[in-house]
Amino acid sequence: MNIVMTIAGSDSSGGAGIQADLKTFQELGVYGTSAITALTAQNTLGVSDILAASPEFTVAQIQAVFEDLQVTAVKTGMLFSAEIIEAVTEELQKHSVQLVVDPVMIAKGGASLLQQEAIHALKTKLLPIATVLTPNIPEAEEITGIQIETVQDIETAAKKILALGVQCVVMKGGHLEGEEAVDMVYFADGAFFAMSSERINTKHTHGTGCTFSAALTAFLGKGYALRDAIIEAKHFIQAAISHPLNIGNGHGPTNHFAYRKAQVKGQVKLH
Ligand SMILES: Nc1ncnc2c1ncn2[C@@H]1O[C@H](COP(=O)(O)OP(=O)(O)OP(=O)(O)O)[C@@H](O)[C@H]1O
Ligand SMILES: Cc1ncc(CO)c(N)n1
Repeated sequence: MNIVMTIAGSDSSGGAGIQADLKTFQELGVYGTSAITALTAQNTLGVSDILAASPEFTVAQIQAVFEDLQVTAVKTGMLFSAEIIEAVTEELQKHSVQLVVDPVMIAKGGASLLQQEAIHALKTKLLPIATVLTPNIPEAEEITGIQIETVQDIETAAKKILALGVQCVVMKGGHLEGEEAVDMVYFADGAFFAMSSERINTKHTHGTGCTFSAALTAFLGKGYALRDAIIEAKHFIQAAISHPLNIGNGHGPTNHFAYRKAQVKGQVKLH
């Protein structure tokens, strides 16, 4: 059995965070484990409260799992504070795992899921040990200090992120305009490709980033090569966004069930 882990915050409404990750793992046939960094009281309209775990308790969860189970791939989502980032990094350094870092910063409703002073720890501690970073455009801007408006800006920012020590960066284009949702993928060895899919006109995009990075982690856990895992994760999120569940009064969740039933072949074009 392939065992993977998510280190992230809980979303009480089930569309993002730990819940989205575990649903995605289940759908992709890997065994999901978790370390919860924070509880959020949240629904499709926004976040109303946050209760963070201590760094020590976050690490205790990771240790309990690793002592007993052979985890091969890990993702991080909401990490909330510099102290949690530092503790998680120190613990993960002890293990040989593929690490997907989704640098979650702000929820769709505007709530801050990462304290401003934690960005430095993210850049200097966690990124150097990451296999792949999956920022959206505002997150890439925050990490690099570059205002991203053009494709050239995306490339400049990606190179700046690779210089921090991460092996690969997926610059997610969900926040850009255009008929296609384009993600650009840069590797430390200079390799590059872009993936595009039809942009779905929907407000139900709660947890898209969590779901994409969880799918990527699941495929890595199943032994896919990094490039193939990224492409298949894009198929997973495209299916999940294309078949909305239409629940909630705000930004509803994506549909984690869709991938196994949907015709995903040909939905993602490579450039
Ligand atoms: N409307 C859409 N149609 C098709 N694909 C989309 C759409 N919105 C986002 N995506 C895709 O979903 C994935 C996640 O991208 P996005 O930029 O939305 O992440 P995010 O902002 O981190 O999400 P989150 O809201 O969870 O923080 C990317 O592969 C992106 O291209
Ligand atoms: C717990 C949590 N993690 C991540 C996100 C980002 O989508 C969210 N809204 N909530």
